[in-house]
Amino acid sequence: MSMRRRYLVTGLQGQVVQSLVERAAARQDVEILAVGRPQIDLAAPDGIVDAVLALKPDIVISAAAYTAVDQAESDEAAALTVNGQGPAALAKAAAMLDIPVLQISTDYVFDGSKPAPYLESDPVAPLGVYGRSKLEGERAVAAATDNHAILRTAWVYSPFGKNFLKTMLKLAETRDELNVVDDQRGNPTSALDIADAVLAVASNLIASRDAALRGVFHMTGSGEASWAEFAAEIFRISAERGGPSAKVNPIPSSAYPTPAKRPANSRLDCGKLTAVHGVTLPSWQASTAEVVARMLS
Ligand SMILES: NC(=O)C1=CN([C@@H]2O[C@H](COP(=O)(O)OP(=O)(O)OC[C@H]3O[C@@H](n4cnc5c(N)ncnc54)[C@H](OP(=O)(O)O)[C@@H]3O)[C@@H](O)[C@H]2O)C=CC1
Ligand SMILES: Cc1cn([C@H]2C[C@H](O)[C@@H](COP(=O)(O)OP(=O)(O)O[C@H]3O[C@@H](C)C(=O)[C@@H](O)[C@H]3O)O2)c(=O)[nH]c1=O
Ligand SMILES: [Mg+2]
Repeated sequence: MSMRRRYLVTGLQGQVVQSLVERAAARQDVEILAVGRPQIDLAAPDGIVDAVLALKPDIVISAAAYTAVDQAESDEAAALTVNGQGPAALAKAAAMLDIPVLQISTDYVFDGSKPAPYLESDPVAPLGVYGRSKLEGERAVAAATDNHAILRTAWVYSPFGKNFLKTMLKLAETRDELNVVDDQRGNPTSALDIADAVLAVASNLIASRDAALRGVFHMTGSGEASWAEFAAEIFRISAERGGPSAKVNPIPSSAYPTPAKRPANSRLDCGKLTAVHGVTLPSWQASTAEVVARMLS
């Protein structure tokens, strides 16, 4: 008889949780329990421990978050509760159940001043409220249990939820040209690739108590781009398939004012994830082509 593992993932409609549901549907060995509001409300952390204990999962994947980067600047208390205290409660419950917890985190914990891709050992210094709140989440999870992996990803896009790729395609329906910042560089990452990587890391954590499998790991798509380059590639693929496209005018961040400051360099070095977990995500161009094709079909 095969054992079906139960993976609790927080959130319902989010990009990563939806991608996990889709990827795990093809497998017999994993059942995704997507749990969101009202069962688990990260803004009301008091009820979280009991909710997790009642579900008795084999692992907790903390994917839900307050992800509105600009809105967080004027909503700090909510962002800190959802991204800090929420994961703290999830990790506390995981510790009580003696199961691993996998925390999804972000490139925005860095200030972007490093002239090379960031390593897990590099100092963190978030520029805004969102990054600071996600860093609180990392620290709270690590403080609650050693049995954790913190997976920092970045620039997530997918057929689900709200993201830059979908915004670009939507804007191109009514616009011939778009101004897009060209002085922020990062690693565009498909949530579907994140789901595959998360499933691999989760099974490694369930299979082994080895401390080397635990800690912080960077986990992004392979290759790098500026937002303007990412947009141009989205439109190149879309146009090739008869979908919407626009001319991309590269602009400096100073010409696109936003409440939150973003890191100029968001690139993450993912060598540790490859070395320790045997996981490498596909190139962002290959995955962008897949997601654009799916959006147009
Ligand atoms: N998006 C990105 O570019 C990046 C994301 N990350 C991190 O990756 C993770 C997944 O992000 P992504 O899938 O894009 O997120 P989305 O923005 O697509 O979705 C957010 C999810 O969080 C849930 N959520 C928000 N507030 C609460 C709350 N109070 N209680 C319970 N659930 C709540 C939403 O619930 P509902 O389903 O009910 O709407 C939704 O499922 C997050 O931890 C994020 O910080 C890291 C780097 C980049
Ligand atoms: C829509 C638009 C955006 N931009 C810029 C603004 C910003 O610098 C960049 C991306 O816009 P977004 O609003 O998608 O960026 P943002 O919400 O900051 O994306 C971030 O989300 C959080 C959750 C993360 O963890 C990060 O890794 C990152 O993905 O593009 C333009 O230059 N032109 C445009 O027309
Ligand atoms: Mg956004």
